[in-house]
Amino acid sequence: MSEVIATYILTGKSGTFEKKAEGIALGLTVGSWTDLPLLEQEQLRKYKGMVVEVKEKGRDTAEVRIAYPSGNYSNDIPAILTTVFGKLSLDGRVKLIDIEFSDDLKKEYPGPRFGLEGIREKVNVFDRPLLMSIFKGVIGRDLTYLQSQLRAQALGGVDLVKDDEILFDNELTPFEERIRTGTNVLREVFEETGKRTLYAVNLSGRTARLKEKAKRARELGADAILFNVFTYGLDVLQELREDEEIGLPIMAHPSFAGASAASPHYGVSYSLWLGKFLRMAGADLSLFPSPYGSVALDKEQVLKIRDELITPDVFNKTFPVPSAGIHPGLVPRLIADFGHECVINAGGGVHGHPDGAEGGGKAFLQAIEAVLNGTPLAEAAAGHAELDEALKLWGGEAAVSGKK
Ligand SMILES: CSCCC(=O)C(=O)COP(=O)(O)O
Ligand SMILES: [Mg+2]
Repeated sequence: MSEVIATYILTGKSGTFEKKAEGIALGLTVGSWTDLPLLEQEQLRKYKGMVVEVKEKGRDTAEVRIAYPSGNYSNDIPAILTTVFGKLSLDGRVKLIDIEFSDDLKKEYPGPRFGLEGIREKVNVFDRPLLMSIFKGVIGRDLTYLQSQLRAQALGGVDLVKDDEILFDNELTPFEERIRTGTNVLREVFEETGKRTLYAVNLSGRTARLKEKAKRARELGADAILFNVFTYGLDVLQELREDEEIGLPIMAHPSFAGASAASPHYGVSYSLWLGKFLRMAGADLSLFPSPYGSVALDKEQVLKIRDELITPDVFNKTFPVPSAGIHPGLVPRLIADFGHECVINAGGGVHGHPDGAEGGGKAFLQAIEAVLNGTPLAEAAAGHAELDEALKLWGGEAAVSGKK
């Protein structure tokens, strides 16, 4: 069958969910809130939504699955979201937690151009989680400052550096100049150390100009783009991914996703937003709060996001990037949850190091090495001054995951 199956969590009285589910299946397809006497049998058979399952969970909740035939919508994310959760999202306590696509529909989505493996090739690192840092405190500073901050991060050995998502086009550090400056600094560091670091520039501004700006970024030698997907929309991400003249890795930032995903009763699940849809629409990397840092998500939700990003599928894998409030002392927990398949991402945890961003990057790499060798961080710190200082400042814990 060519269809999508949407899974919802409904809240209400036990015993009422079947009727409610039928109402949704009819109301979001061929019906309305009242009987339509002129509905034809043929119309009902071909286009009506079908209740697949109603599973009561506890006293006042049910998980409901409804199939929507593909003849009802064009195969794009806006049409599918409008069908399965358009009007319904405004209608009381109901949360959309998943959408399953039949294979014929799924294959029309691009998935990541480079994916986890392609990003590894670009930085030439295959045997450990990658490390990313974030420009911090650059609003109100000029290109010289940006340049020195980037150099320090690269000398610290990080694999990727990204703009903060709140750094937009501005007079002091304009988009094109950031790319030119970043490319030069990273080439210099590569020539000095042999270490290749990539820089993801924040692609921002009005939607109509994004493609032109992204193409210009490529012409100027940009390594990757950072994109605030949820303030623009998933279809805009897909447009950027599918444009062959852009052809750059895309790093999806989760800003604004909480507005529609944080409630347990309303909106959309984090795993659908930051996992399944980002991967289908073509993000090479997906950032999301880890269960441990300053902005934390439930561990169960984080693991569902991870699974959507990396479980084998028709698409390339999207690199999971657990983020927010990350410091070297949290590396054992991140590796226990993600193994090698993540990018450890830190802003404050790199720049706040007593030896600056260079020391911060080194401390993280020392922590990663220790965990992969099965060495407790406290023990590793005895031989690594940067890690020692980081643990004294932010705390840490024993390596828990052992060798991978
Ligand atoms: C909410 S995940 C996004 C991570 C991010 O953009 C960020 O700025 C995190 O910075 P931090 O200093 O908390 O590492
Ligand atoms: Mg940020």
